[in-house]
Amino acid sequence: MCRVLFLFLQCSINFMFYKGHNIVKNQNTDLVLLTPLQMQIVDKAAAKTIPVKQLMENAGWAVTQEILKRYKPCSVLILCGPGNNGGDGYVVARLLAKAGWPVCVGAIGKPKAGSDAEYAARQWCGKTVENLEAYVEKASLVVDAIFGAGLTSNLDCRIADLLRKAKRVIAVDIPSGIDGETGQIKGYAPYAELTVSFFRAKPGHYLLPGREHMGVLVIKDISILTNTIFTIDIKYWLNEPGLWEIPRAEIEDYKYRRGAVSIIGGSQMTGAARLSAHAALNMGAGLVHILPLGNNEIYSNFSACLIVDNDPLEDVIQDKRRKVWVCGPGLSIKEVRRTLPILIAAGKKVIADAGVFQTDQIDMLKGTSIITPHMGEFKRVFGEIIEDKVSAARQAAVKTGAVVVLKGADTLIVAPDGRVAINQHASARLATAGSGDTLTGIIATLLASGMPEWESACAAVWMHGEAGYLCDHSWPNAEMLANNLGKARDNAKIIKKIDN
Ligand SMILES: NC(=O)C1=CN([C@@H]2O[C@H](COP(=O)(O)OP(=O)(O)OC[C@H]3O[C@@H](n4cnc5c(N)ncnc54)[C@H](O)[C@@H]3O)[C@@H](O)[C@H]2O)[C@@H](O)CC1
Ligand SMILES: Nc1ncnc2c1ncn2[C@@H]1O[C@H](COP(=O)(O)OP(=O)(O)O)[C@@H](O)[C@H]1O
Ligand SMILES: [K+]
Repeated sequence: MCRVLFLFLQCSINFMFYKGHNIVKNQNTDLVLLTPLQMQIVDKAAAKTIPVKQLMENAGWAVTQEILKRYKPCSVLILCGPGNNGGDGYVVARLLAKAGWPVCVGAIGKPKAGSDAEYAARQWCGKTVENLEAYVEKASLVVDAIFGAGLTSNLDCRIADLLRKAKRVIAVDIPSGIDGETGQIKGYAPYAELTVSFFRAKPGHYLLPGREHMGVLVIKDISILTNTIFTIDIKYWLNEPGLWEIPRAEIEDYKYRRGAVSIIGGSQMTGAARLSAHAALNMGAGLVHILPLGNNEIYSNFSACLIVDNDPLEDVIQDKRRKVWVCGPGLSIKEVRRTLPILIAAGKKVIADAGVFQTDQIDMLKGTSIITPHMGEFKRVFGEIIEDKVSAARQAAVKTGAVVVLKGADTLIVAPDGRVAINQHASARLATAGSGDTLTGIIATLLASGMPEWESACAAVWMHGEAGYLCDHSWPNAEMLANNLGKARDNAKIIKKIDN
């Protein structure tokens, strides 16, 4: 009990330290991700001030610098496609050869006559080889400049077979075969050990399975002006601090202003609601209530900091100060049906999780604020994914009117207006029972503190990931337990990292 109180006080103190306002900084352009189509628009806009030949030279130079930084001179085969990605490849070939490296080029397709890529190809005076299979096997490094943003269909089998033979691959812009918007593999894609892209990353760099193919991802400035972004309707961001800002404790705060979190406690599976409550307490929520649907004793004995409701839900919801409710962790479908409609009808901000995803009744979720399914739960409710998971999550957000947190190693946070944040800040050790309940408690606390829905969900997913990393650090050899996620949360450290 003392420890919990200590943690509670520690959290409060941490919150007291950091003043400021809840300003959403979606305009942080560093975190913007551009779809291949948007990148084309940016390229066109940039070409008005800098010739494409120069952009290509900058791109090739950027890739060359990253190679020189990381590798000792060795035999390199540069595979150049017919488009501008290939054009970048010819520049890399010329610059690496100039640096004294043994380089040869393998041309896959011919650049269009008069194109910028053709110009770059003509500048290449070194060796161009024909028997690509043999050269790919021999080369110490293969630079994949076959297709970048312009890949339109599945990779040709011959190209796939060639890339399969490469020992070590460096990708220009993105490994050939990965869809820059969805991260899906079109036929085949190599596993690069280094990927150098330009100006801004694309969603496909961070979405799985594409992310696994990037190796080290480096985004280089090639002199495209930042303001070219402002003409575009941005829909994708990388989920990192700067996309959102968490509200800090103000001198005039009191517990309800800090935010009250209320949780429906199941009668049978009581651990889930307790984990959500534990996370909310450790996050520094102003108040945390559990409304038990039975088994009151187990909740009452849980923590001195937790308030257990004795009155029925119909009475408790009259309290206007208790705006944010968690419904789902540890609940049976019967318990969900008994409580969720009441909360929605009362106009509460509901975070719906776990137990609410036991049926395919989408209508039941309409009116909730945030839903947090993992992929299995998502499919149960919304059906199989036909196109890609971002499109599916967007449709689900529109259908329900809720922010969709599609959990996984690349958690998506999708708003009904189409905004998508992609989270890569998470340790695989988060994959443990109860970890999702912990996330729900964190989201609830941020929502209750006044952050908007999408921003609360984004910040919570990132902080949950950070807690996972802290667990990795604190208990590197131990099994990960969800309640350790609460214990490992060191708000001071996390907030310091957010501020940096
Ligand atoms: N446009 C610009 O200003 C800049 C573009 N850059 C580079 O340009 C790349 C994009 O260039 P592009 O738009 O020319 O696209 P790509 O170079 O990726 O490829 C487009 C070409 O490949 C063909 N193609 C597409 N899919 C194919 C498939 N499955 N099988 C066979 N052929 C296929 C297309 O018909 C087209 O000829 C970026 O990835 C980046 O590397 C950089 O040079 C920086 C500046
Ligand atoms: N491989 C992984 N890498 C990073 N995070 C993961 C991975 N697998 C699961 N997670 C995260 O762990 C949490 C698991 O949630 P969930 O499956 O709902 O667990 P539970 O229902 O047991 O609480 C989610 O936040 C998810 O994003
Ligand atoms: K490529």
